[in-house]
Order: sequence, then C-alpha cells, then structure tokens
Amino acid sequence: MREAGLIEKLRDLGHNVEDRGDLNFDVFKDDPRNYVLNPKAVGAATKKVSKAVEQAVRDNKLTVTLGGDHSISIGTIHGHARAEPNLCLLWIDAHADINTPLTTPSGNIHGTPLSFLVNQLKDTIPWAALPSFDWLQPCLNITDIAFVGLRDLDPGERYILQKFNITSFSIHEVDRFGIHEVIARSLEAVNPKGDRPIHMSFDIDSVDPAATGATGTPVPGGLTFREGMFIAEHVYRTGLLSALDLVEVNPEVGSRQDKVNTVMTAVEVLTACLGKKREGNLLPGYQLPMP
Ligand SMILES: NC(=[NH2+])NCCC[C@H](N)C(=O)O
Ligand SMILES: [Mn+2]
Repeated sequence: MREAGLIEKLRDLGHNVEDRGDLNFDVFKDDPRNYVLNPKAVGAATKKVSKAVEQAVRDNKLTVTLGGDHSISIGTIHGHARAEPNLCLLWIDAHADINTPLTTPSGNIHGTPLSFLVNQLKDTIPWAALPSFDWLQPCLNITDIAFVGLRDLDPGERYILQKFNITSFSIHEVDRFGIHEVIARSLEAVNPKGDRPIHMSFDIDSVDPAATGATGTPVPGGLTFREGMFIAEHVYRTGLLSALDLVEVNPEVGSRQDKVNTVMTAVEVLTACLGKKREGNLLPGYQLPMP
C-alpha cells in the first residue's frame, strides 16, 4: 500500500501525514497451539500495537493501521479505547471475527479478536491459559459494535450475535436495503447522537474477491467495490472517524492481478475514508486558467 503511493495520495488531500513505520514483531519458537494458534506471538504483537495506537491517538492523530492479520485489531481497538473510552466500532467484514478461543474452528486468532475485547464475553476467555494476553482489558460493550458485509459465520458467532442482539447487516441486508440505508442504520445504532469517536475496522475481504483476491480467507459474493467506497465516503462525512484499520491485505497470495487489484482497492478505500471524493475534490485556491 505504501508502494502504491498511499502516503503521497493522502498528502495530496491536504493531510499532514506522519508515517510511524512498521512495528517489528517477535517470533516465538516455543509457541504451541493453546486453544488458539501462536498465542505468544500474537499476544506480544498486539500489545505493541495497542501501545502504538494509544500513543498516536493521544497525539491527536487520526490513526490508520495497515495489515496484515485482523488480529492486530485486538491492539488497535484496545489502544484507541485507552485514549478514547467512548468510541464506537464499525466492523466491515465478510466474517464477524468474534469466535472465542473455545468456539474457533481454525484456531486462527484473526477469527477471534472481538471476543477478547468485549466486556460481555470476558468470562468465556480462558485468560489463565493465555498469559500473553494478560496486559489486555476488555474495553468494548457489545452494543457498541455494528457489523456490515457478513456472509461467513461460525456457529458460536451466530449464537453470540443473536444472544446479544448485535447490530449486524449481512450481505443479505445490503442487497435488501441498499448500502446507504445499511451504513446509516449502523451509525444510528452505535452513535445515535453523533457524539462518539468512530473506530472503523475495514477487512478487505468484505469486498468481493473479484476485486480483492490477495487475501487469506476470501468469501464469494461480497460488497462491490462501489459499496466499499460508499461506506468509506459516508464515514468520512460524519467527521467522527478517529481510527481506521485496513486489514487482511496479503500480497503473497493470489495472482499478480489479484495483488494489483487488492492493493488498489485498499488504497482507494483508505483515501476515501480520509476525504477523497469520487465526484472530485476542489483544490483550495484553485483558479481557472485564463488565455
Ligand atoms: N479476519 C479474518 N479473515 N477472519 C476469518 C475468520 C474465519 C473463521 N471464522 C475462523 O474463525 O477461523
Ligand atoms: Mn476480519
């Protein structure tokens, strides 16, 4: 995404962009599956992410985190919530990523991040068996989350969404109501007075694999590129976006064309979240050239 010119494009929009660079994550040799895969590595990595995002938000920055595995959102949301405890969350994804370590069929932590963060699921997490997450405090009420784009849920996830009556718009509702209605109702549910900072976690696999083949767990029948862009533009217009994750871009999978399309989609969504308009942006001070 950097190589595709993301930072220059954001600067062209008038943003004062500070690239805080990559975080370096340690690999742990002795990291056997313990309910989940790679608990030590992910626990340590997400702790670093949390600290970095907390600091960036405290420095008054709209904070963008690029990934990579969606488990990073354990850290981004935790860090954001430390600085902005009143945040609400838009989770744009094919998956709900709210498996608990005991419901995950795969063991992949990227399918579980929300279960670690949600107050109401605190007692379902085997914390004592996962000491690498001992730094983490659940920080989110389940009613503070709205899901958009869902189309691949595991049984435990379906149960959790139903039990807590979570705001969620699957791709079925997107087809039924249209994307404008869906995103407006999502915001109305989690941010009715428009006074809460928004965290948007945008998984590139929410968008159809036609445009996003370079991702680990593609699911057919996703949001169109245009629906993804509409979400981004609509959220920008609220003026409340405080932190943004753009995740699950993996240029190592798929064809060369998949890689190009996926990175392009990610960069377009990111720039739209930060003010690029498809109708065109008026440059400040623009004057018509005269003959
Ligand atoms: N962020 C993602 N791509 N998540 C995919 C999760 C897939 C599946 N539900 C699992 O828990 O393993
Ligand atoms: Mn995800």
